[in-house]
Amino acid sequence: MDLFSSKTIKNILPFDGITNYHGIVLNKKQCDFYYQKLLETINWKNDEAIILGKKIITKRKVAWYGDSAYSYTYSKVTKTANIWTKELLELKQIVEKESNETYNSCLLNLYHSGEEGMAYHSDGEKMLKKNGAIASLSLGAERKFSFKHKNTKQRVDIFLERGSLLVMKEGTQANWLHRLPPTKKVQTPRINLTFRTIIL
Ligand SMILES: O=C(O)CCC(=O)C(=O)O
Ligand SMILES: [Fe+2]
Repeated sequence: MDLFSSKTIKNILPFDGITNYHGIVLNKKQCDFYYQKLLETINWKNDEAIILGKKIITKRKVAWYGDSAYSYTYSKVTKTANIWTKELLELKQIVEKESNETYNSCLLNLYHSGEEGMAYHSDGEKMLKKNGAIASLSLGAERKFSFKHKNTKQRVDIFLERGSLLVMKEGTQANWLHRLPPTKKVQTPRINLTFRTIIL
């Protein structure tokens, strides 16, 4: 951000990492437009994973997009990425400008209600650029997002507002886990986009 901007970007982690909350970067009209477009045009699939040797299928839907139809392995299942849509390229451009970073791929998650979430993990797959920024853009329902330090177990909670951007940078994946806790308080869907740099 430039010197004359009134917007404050804050590192929400107390130590061992930088995760900047940029606040709301899309206005209500943009949020409504992109939320609806993504629901309709993204090649949503239920996620498959192998956990403790068992194949499970999540209720949450996912989709990978990027510069090329690369293969990737996530939770021990290999899939092929889709090529950027028009709207994803527009969102990528907004997020790149706001975060002052570049990205070549995006994982989208669709949570149908508060009952769907994501367990504690860090995004440290081999194919991801080491210490590369991961930019998380949220649409739809506001949800709580939690970090937990891998050693001290200290927790940091933040509410990800509709249209907000959270950028996880150096130290975050190495030292902290994050999750989207399930909640009975939210009945409406949420779409999250995490823009990443993978080594192609
Ligand atoms: O839905 C979110 O806010 C986070 C998703 C996430 O952590 C991931 O896709 O790796
Ligand atoms: Fe993650």
